[in-house]
Order: sequence, then structure tokens, then C-alpha cells
Amino acid sequence: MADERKDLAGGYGEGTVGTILSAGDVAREAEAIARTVPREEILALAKGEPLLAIDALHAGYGAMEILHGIDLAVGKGQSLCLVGPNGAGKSTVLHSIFGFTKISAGRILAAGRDVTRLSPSEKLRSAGIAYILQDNSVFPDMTVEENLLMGGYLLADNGKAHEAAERIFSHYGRLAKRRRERAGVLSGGERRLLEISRALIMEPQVLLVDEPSIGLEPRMIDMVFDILRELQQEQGKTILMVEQNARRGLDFADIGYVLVAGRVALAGEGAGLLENPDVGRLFLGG
Ligand SMILES: Nc1ncnc2c1ncn2[C@@H]1O[C@H](COP(=O)(O)OP(=O)(O)OP(=O)(O)O)[C@@H](O)[C@H]1O
Repeated sequence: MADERKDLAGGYGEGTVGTILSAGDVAREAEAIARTVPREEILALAKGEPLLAIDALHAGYGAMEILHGIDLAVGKGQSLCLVGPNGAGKSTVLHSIFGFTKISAGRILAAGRDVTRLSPSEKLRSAGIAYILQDNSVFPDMTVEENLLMGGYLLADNGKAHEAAERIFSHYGRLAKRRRERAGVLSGGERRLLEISRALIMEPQVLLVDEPSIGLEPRMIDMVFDILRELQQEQGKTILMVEQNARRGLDFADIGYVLVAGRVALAGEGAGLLENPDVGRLFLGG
């Protein structure tokens, strides 16, 4: 219990300790207020034709179903953040979109095309969807440049990966300065920048970002959110994010969903959800 409370204050409240609820309390209370958001409401939040959409998805691991009929829609250049209690299935939504789970029903659509059964590499290569792993996926003994080039492993033409890497280095001077150093010596924020940059080598349209703030100090969290904001606003990337730090995630995103027990229980504009008293009490520390 003590650990659960510590997590909650640090993770959801960002230092704000109002009414401290245990993770178990949050899950129970969230289930009590949960409803399943109708598909029309989900579609109304997306700008224009959804670039990425999920239609009544049931998915899980092996025989265990975790998502029980999820709908989702996000337009080109929009950002969407999933928040909710531990174990609600937020990361599983990203895993399912990228092709890491067993899908028993429903569809995933990219620009209207059914991509439900594509493998992760096909999602990246032909559907323009990239998945940015949660925390520490850089190879510490390889250089920054070698790590970056790993993002192009699916490209037949090695020259294309090098061209993309040079574009990225000219954009992110912080990485360029350290391109020949071992990635293991980078700060946490720089590693996150490298993980994001590695995904950019394939020039994806949709970025699936799992817990961008995890394990970072506040200054680095600001840097990572600034990078994501620029990718969205200047480069028109569509961003679908899972974020434990609900305040930061909802403040960032155009659209927010609260996931409870494998269902979308609340949906709205990100800033609007921040004002929702239930969201405040359960996920923002009161
Ligand atoms: N690879 C896996 N194999 C089997 N079960 C898994 C796997 N990954 C997650 N699960 C289970 O799926 C459920 C949902 O997990 P998921 O990580 O999607 O939740 P979450 O909402 O992202 O939680 P958290 O905020 O704690 O990261 C949990 O019960 C978890 O144990």
C-alpha cells in the first residue's frame, strides 16, 4: 500500500498531494464512474477524416482479453493521450495498433485502409506507424549515430537511412554534438530524444509514444514534450501517447481518453478533461 501511494503522488499528482488514493481505490472508483463512450463521440473529437482509427477492438495476450471493444479516432496532425489506472490497458492499445497482441475482433484503420493484420514491420514500412518504446531502448555500447541508423533497418537502401540521419542531426544539434559517443553516456532526456529520432528515420506519419516522461527529471520532461509538440505542430505528425503523468499528458494533447478496465470510459478535449472533477480526484491528486 505504501508503495502504491508513493507511485500515485509522484506519478499522477506531479508533486501535488491532495486526497491520496491507493492504486486499488483509483481502479475501483474509476470503474464506478465508467461508461463506454459512444463511437459518435469518439469520431466527433477527431479532426477531419481520422488518420488512425480503431473500431470495436477486442485484443489481449494469449487467451486473456484486455481490451473489450475499444473505439479510437485521431486526425492528421492531432495528438491524443490515454490516461487511466494501472493495468487499464493503455499500453495494450499501442501494442495492438502496432501488432504485438492477439486481436480477436474489431479493426485498425490507417488513412481508411484496414491494417489490422499487418505485422509491426509492415505497419512501419507501409502504414507509416512508428512505435516508440517505453524507457531505455537505446543500445548503450553503440554510438549515438549507430543507434540512430538502427531506425532504418527496414530500408533496402542504406543511403536513405544515412540521409535521414543527417537531416535529424542538422535538426537536433544536441544529438549531432554527441554522434560519435557511446549512447550509454547520454542523459535520460537525450536518450529519449534518440529513441524518438530513431523512429523518425522511417518518416512515419503516426507516432505511438509509450510513457514519454517516465524516469525523467522535470526539465527533461519539458524538453521531451517540446520535441513532441514541434513534431506535431511543425511537421504535422499525429501523436498517440500513453502517459502516467495525466496532468502533463492531457495538457499536451488535443484529445484525451480515460481508459478503465479495457474500455474508453471518458473522452474529451485534453484540456477539458483536466477540468473534469472525477478526472481531477482520481488522476490529478485531488
Ligand atoms: N506482454 C504481456 N503478456 C501478458 N499480459 C500482459 C502483457 N503486457 C501487459 N499485460 C497485462 O495486460 C494488462 C494491461 O496492461 P497494460 O500495460 O496495457 O496497462 P496500462 O494501463 O498501460 O498500465 P500501467 O499504467 O500500469 O502501465 C495488465 O493486466 C498486464 O499485466
